[in-house]
Amino acid sequence: MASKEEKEAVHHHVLMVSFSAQGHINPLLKLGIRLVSKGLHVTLATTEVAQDRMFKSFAAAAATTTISSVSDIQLAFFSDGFDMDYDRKANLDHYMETLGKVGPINLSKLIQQHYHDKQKKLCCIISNPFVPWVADVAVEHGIPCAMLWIQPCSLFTIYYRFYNNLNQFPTLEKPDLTVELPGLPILNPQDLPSFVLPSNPFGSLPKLFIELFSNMKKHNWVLANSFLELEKEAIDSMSELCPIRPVGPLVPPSLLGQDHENLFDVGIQLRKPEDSCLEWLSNQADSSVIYVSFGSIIDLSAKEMEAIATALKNSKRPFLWVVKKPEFPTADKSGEIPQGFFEETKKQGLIVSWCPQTKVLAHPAIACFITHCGWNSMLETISAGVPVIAYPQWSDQPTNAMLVSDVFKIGSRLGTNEDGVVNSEEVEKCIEEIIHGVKSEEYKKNAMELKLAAREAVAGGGSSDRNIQLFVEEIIGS
Ligand SMILES: O=c1ccn([C@@H]2O[C@H](COP(=O)(O)OP(=O)(O)O[C@H]3O[C@H](CO)[C@@H](O)[C@H](O)[C@H]3O)[C@@H](O)[C@H]2O)c(=O)[nH]1
Repeated sequence: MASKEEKEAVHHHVLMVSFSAQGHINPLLKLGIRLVSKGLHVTLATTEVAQDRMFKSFAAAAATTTISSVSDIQLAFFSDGFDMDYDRKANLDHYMETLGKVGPINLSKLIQQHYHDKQKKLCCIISNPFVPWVADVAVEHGIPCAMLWIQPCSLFTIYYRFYNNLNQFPTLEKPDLTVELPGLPILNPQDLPSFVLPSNPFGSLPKLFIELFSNMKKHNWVLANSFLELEKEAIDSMSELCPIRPVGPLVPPSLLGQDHENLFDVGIQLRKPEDSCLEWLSNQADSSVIYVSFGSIIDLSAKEMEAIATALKNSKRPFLWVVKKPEFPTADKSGEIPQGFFEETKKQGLIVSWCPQTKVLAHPAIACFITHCGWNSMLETISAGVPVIAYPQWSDQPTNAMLVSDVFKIGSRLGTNEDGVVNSEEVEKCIEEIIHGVKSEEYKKNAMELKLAAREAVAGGGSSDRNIQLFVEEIIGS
């Protein structure tokens, strides 16, 4: 039965604003559904390119969900200033710069259009870290602003200290400097997010974070997609500097054993999943399949694809490998399956262009997950209790891989050459180790313990549920 506070919250509206990437929209939607369950009205706004991709994947999937809402969450879209066929990934710097100029104007118009009458007053805008200008729009409209940090809290502590010059980090003169921060193990340069390294080639994203961390005071709340029991020391280390409240893991309720609690799954697919892989998994033995996926953004180089392919073939174990169809094909064959591999292994494994990942990870046939360590994938594998082989590429992923092997202890990290590239022998060795090696049982035991801890965090009265309840009470009262 709804509590007094929940009934009073019925007419409170929250607007969530996301960058148009799969790994960004997903956690906001999951938070949205938890806010709806506490009586709030929620709208998610993102850019029109996401709407275009959704239309394509909905049309193909003949989904029953309408495009103007997903379950009880309303959707709204604004222009990022570019045509649909503009290659945003290849022109990231120009794209992010333009979005930073056009986004605030168009979001502001959207707020005026949707929330002009007093009945529909916004009590909070929730942004994510990749749209830092949302806080300015919130201030301009006099609306309290929260941010949902969508990476580990450990990353928040690293960036906060880096962008506020609170600690020493590697420089061109001292590239091998190790970093000691409260709440974290000693970090070698290869454990740090690529954005803080002197070698970082991605201009626009660090610029975005500079803006974000200088704008931090404009956020009345910092929520995080994590849970206290997973990152307690890192979270506690921020309590004096900039408190961060974990409200996750923001993954499908079914993955957390919560489908009986009126918390339905809500998701937007920007690519069409091949659900038939679940049937294929059901024909495989329990804990036998190696699941391989590198998220929605990265394409591995031809050399890396070759190494993974050779190792999978030589392992002689069943595998499920997600190989995305490139949006804009490249001449260097990155992200492509090596020639002949599909034919050679069609009795051993399955290659799909996109899968229902959370259902795959929850399937009893899955033995381990070879992943780039995107934070959504990490939380999904933790919630499913599946051990990990980490092959991080950039951004937060190197730190997430360190968390996997050194803090959570649920798997290992692939060794690479100086250029960060793995070879097939290493992949093969790690597959054998995670399935049969000396540490295999320890990884499985730790993964199961974290799975249970994740369930407890989101259950009624658990650490994340309490933080959401407190947040709801505060925004209603603000
Ligand atoms: O076949 C697939 C593959 C992936 N997914 C889903 O796609 C999302 C992928 O998210 P994530 O694992 O976080 O990877 P990226 O898409 O690469 O995420 C970007 O955003 C994350 C959050 O900021 C960062 O942690 C990553 O480094 C960054 O690359 C997850 O929810 C997966 O379940 C599917 O549904 N089907």
